[in-house]
Amino acid sequence: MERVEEFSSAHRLHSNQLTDEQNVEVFGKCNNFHGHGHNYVWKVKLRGPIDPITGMVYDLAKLVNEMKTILATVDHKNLDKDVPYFENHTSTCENVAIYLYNSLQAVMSNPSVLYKVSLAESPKNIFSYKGQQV
Ligand SMILES: Nc1nc2c(c(=O)[nH]1)N=C([C@H](O)[C@H](O)COP(=O)(O)OP(=O)(O)OP(=O)(O)O)CN2
Ligand SMILES: [Zn+2]
Repeated sequence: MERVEEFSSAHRLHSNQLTDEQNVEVFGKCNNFHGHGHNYVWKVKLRGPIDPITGMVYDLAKLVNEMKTILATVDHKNLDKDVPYFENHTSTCENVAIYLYNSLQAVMSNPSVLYKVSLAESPKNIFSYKGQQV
């Protein structure tokens, strides 16, 4: 099963492990000092057995509430300034997808069915994450 939510955030691609010159060289326009924004599309895919009593893999209403608690940390925020995780992680879509996956996994009542998170920062740029492959 899947659920899709959207959020808008500002960010700047900048690594504190690079010099200012190196940041411009690596990130180009995305390193502009005052940053830029995206309307992100966040897709969560769950996979698991159907409960014989409820007929559900997972209670969708519960998932929506759990996703909304994570959305509250990023929607209409500056990822680099408002979300502590990005103090030492560059706010690439890869890292935002990992942040969303790990944050959702931590609040789900049954995280074992969390299969994959996909994040689109534009219609052309989509990144997916399935959690740490152990
Ligand atoms: N590996 C990654 N590369 C880049 C990322 C990223 O998250 N991971 N992100 C960016 C910037 O966020 C940039 O803002 C991406 O937006 P943009 O280039 O405008 O998006 P499009 O590719 O859709 O724009 P077009 O110019 O229409 O192709 C850059 N790199
Ligand atoms: Zn960007």
